[in-house]
Amino acid sequence: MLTEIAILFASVAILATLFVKYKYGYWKRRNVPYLEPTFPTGNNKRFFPKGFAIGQLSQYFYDEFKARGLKMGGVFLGLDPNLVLLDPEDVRTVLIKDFNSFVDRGIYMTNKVPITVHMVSQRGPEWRNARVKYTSVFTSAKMKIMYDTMKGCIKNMMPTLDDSSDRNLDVDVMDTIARFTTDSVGASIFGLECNCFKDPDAEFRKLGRHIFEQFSLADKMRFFMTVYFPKLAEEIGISNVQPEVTEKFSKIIKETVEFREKNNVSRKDFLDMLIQLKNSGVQMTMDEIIGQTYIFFIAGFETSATTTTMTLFELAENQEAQDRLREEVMSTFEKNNNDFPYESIMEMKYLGQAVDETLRKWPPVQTFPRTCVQDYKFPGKNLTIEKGTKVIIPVLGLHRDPDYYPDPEKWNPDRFEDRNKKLPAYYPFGDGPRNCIGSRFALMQIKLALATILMSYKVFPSPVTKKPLELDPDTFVITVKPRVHLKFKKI
Ligand code: HEM
Repeated sequence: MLTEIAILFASVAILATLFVKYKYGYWKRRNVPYLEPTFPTGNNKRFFPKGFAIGQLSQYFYDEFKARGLKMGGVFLGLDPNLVLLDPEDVRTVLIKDFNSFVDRGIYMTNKVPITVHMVSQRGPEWRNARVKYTSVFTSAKMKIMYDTMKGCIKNMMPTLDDSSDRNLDVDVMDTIARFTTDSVGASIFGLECNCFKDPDAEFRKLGRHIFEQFSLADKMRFFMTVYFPKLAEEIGISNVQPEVTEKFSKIIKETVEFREKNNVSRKDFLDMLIQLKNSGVQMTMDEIIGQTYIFFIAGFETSATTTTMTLFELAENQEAQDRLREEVMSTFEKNNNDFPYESIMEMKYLGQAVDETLRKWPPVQTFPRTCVQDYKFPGKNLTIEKGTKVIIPVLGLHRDPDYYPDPEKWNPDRFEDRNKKLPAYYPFGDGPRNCIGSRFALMQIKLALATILMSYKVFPSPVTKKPLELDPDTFVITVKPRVHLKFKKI
């Protein structure tokens, strides 16, 4: 009996080894240069990272293949083959020209847990339907409606900065700006007063921090399952959103929608537009509203807060650029009768250049994927990848490649002087039909924050910030560790 059990175990072990060997032979069989994987994580050496650390990982892939003079290379995440693209021409082919073969991202979702189903994770026809439906709430006209709400929120930030200036304190910039963007997203999207300045532990701020910073061991295990065994996780209905976050967020949205419908309340916000769409006969369930508003919340505050923080950091390091930008901001303010109407914020040229350059050097989304939805042959190459294979766009690697951006570590807004010139490798908001739907909202929020701050304060480096800045490997949205601190001096 013991011999039989031993034989059974040995056979299973041999079969499993052969299976893994076969899986890890994917790129070799296609003659694609690749990085040697190890079971079970493939080329990802980190087992239980907070945010999968995919940004830094993709930078490592980029550097490895670039050093070998390659334009693409194969890697494995878990057992799955991923193709890393280094050539902007190939990136264009995947994102735009042959988009129909790469409609999906391949990001985890399961219909068993509605909060995981949203525009970022949806696939094929479901994604197309959602994109068409929600495009109408992201137009410039709709942004203008939300702009006034946003302006109200930025005022709440000023007493905190005044106080830091008066007491010569070092400001934790990311925390301060994230409180503004949480207020702004909370008010513009859900019509909720989050009050993050009056109460630093306001419910929405706590929720925001929880999403990006707090993971129990059970959360990490679930996350691991959804990344490395997504099919099994989908089948069982495992969520990659922390249960407390799911519960709190769903409750807030459900109660707000029900209250508005019952009391016929109409507000100038995003949720109102969704309710109007629903009432005009567009099919929309409560689960759908929860999933989509959840992604707008998490995509909306952290990315904008990082971009604003890193622009302020660079301006503190580059006082000449700061003075130049302040001149533009002040003259725009005066020209508009001491106000910043929506158009004036969006049209300031040097402000646009400064934000574009920050998005190059510090792209909040350091990498994003596409999944091939049908077998695909790369034009002009002897390479066919199968349905289900993932393609990685290594944004950070491309944005910091000296071949495209000489002296890439230097923050230089003059790179974007010619506003009509399309840069060869620039993807802060992705590209093609599946690019970022919220880019207008984000730019409005970031530029309003910067213009308002620069009107009232000079920003200086603080000795608390350790230089050179180091990227935090444990976050999904680009973050530096330790966090950026600056000094704000009232003008
Ligand atoms: C600086 C701020 C932001 C950055 C850098 C950013 C970046 C990105 C990137 C790189 C993608 C993937 C694009 C692709 O795959 O081609 C994306 C997708 C997306 N973003 Fe943003 N984003 C920002 C702000 C926002 C905001 C404010 C919202 C909503 C309020 C938002 C909602 C979304 C959604 C829903 C998608 C998925 C679109 C689709 O699949 O159709 N983002 N974003």
